[in-house]
Amino acid sequence: MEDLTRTVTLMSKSSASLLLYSVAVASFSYAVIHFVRSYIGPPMPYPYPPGPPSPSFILGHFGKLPMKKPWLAYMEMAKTYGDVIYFRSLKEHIVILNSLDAANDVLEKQARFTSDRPFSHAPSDLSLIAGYSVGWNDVVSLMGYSDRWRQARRTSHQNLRPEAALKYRVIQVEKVHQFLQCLISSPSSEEIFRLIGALSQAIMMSAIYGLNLEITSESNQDDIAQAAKEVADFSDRIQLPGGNTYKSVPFIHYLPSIFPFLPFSRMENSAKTTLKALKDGPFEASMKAWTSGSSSSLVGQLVSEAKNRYPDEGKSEYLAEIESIKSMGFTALAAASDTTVSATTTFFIAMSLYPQVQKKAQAELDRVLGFGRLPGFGDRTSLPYIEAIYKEVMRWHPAIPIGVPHKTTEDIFYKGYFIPKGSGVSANIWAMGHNPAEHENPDEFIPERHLQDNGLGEPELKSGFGNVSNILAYGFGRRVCVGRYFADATLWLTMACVLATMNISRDSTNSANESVSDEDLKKNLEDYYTDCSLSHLKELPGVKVLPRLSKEELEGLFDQDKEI
Ligand code: HEM
Repeated sequence: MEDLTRTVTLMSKSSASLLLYSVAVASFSYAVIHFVRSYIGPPMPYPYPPGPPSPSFILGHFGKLPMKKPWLAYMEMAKTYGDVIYFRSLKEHIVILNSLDAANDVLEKQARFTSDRPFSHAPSDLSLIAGYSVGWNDVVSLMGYSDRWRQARRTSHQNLRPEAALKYRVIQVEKVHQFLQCLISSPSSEEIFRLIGALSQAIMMSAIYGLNLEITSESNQDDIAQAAKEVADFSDRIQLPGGNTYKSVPFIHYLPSIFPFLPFSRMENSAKTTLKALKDGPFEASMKAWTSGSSSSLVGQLVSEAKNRYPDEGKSEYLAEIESIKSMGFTALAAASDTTVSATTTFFIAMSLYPQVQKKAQAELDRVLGFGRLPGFGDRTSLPYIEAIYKEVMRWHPAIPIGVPHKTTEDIFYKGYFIPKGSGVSANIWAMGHNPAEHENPDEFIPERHLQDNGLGEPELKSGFGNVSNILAYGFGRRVCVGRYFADATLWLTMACVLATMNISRDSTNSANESVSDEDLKKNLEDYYTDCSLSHLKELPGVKVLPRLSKEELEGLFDQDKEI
């Protein structure tokens, strides 16, 4: 009897183990099948677009995608794979659009499904629960395609659209004139570089926050200006195709709280502090100045309108509106900072390398305005060559050559290829502007390419004055740059005023590091630009400015009525 009991006990023990074992095997097999299926995905109706073969089944192209000036590598790859290229990085699908046709088809015509951003919001939400959020979701340009983005975009659009942008012209004129005054003393190339940065910051701080920053060639020590630059630098790293894939690693967002000493954690923690400083600092300073009546500002005006609409300030609608005003303000500051600097420094280097272009522009200004008058916005439509220079700057070296990535919210198709829901889609703006089939000698700075004969032997623009919609550098679809009218006015005015008053040239023996001839600089110009998403010159090698008029004549110009 005892034996029988032992046998039954043994049997039930072994069947329990067997059961456990079977459950374990089944769970493991399920996990493996699920994992493999998540890589393979459901059966596809059409193939993915062509692309280089994946180096690894698990990783795909993770760690193998070009991260330095990738627009050049993707343009080269287009010769083999065509204008739409596909990659997989871990489980992230990545699509690069190398032609304008593809960008129009995917990002404009199918904008309903291609207006999200691939900046992993789910992990951010998880980290919110864990009490840790960097705050990237407060940046309008990085927000997902959500109601929150719609509200922030509406606030930005209402205050930066063409009619609204007119009110900033007074500030743009005032600051550009201050910038010219700083150029009178023929600053060094390093000083010119810093003055350009200061001009961009001063215009935005005044326009959005009503705060006055001095334009000076000293390194900018202002906390807010520094924070704006740091935010632009941080987001720079995650905006390249595949640059954000690491965020899809499960639980990576917990790392900063658990292991604060890791380099990744330090970067995230630093970004968190900087974003908070940038979001709250200028807002609070602006509100203080507004309340004391010492300055008028867009932010102050919007907050007081919100207060009138929602007298009960604790209401969630009121709080949501204040948040979207804050997001608009600090995103504009960060988004404008390096982009405007990139375009303005590109203009300076172009004028120093192409003196014949500069002469032609000055001849147009002198003919239309008369020598010694400063151009104002009212003169814009009489100056086609200046407009062509502005357009050529934006084509020759777009500030964000590989655009800001979009993300698909549904499966979409392009010319028989399948682009699955959740894909990151980047527009190679560089490749579009440097396609030799459309732009002869694309690496040369030739404003004439934007002009045609009007039938009377005079030049006219192919695409109208101030027409930002065909400037590819501002991006595509529903996420197109919301500050483009503002940027357009600042850039045009800066270029026109500098050309009217200064001669830009190069001292090839006097560059910061070594002497470099104009020819060598032209050949290797790309080496002087930063590699990341937001690409700008690192210096203005040997660039100098000399006033075209005497100091007294120039001083007299600034006393003229400031035509807006
Ligand atoms: C040279 C000047 C500038 C260039 C080249 C530029 C370029 C761009 C590009 C390429 C995008 C992404 C578009 C896309 O996703 O397809 C963008 C987005 C954005 N830009 Fe600009 N930008 C410039 C100046 C400005 C200025 C001055 C402001 C603010 C006043 C601004 C505010 C924004 C904002 C808020 C977004 C995000 C839009 C969204 O995601 O809905 N930008 N810009």
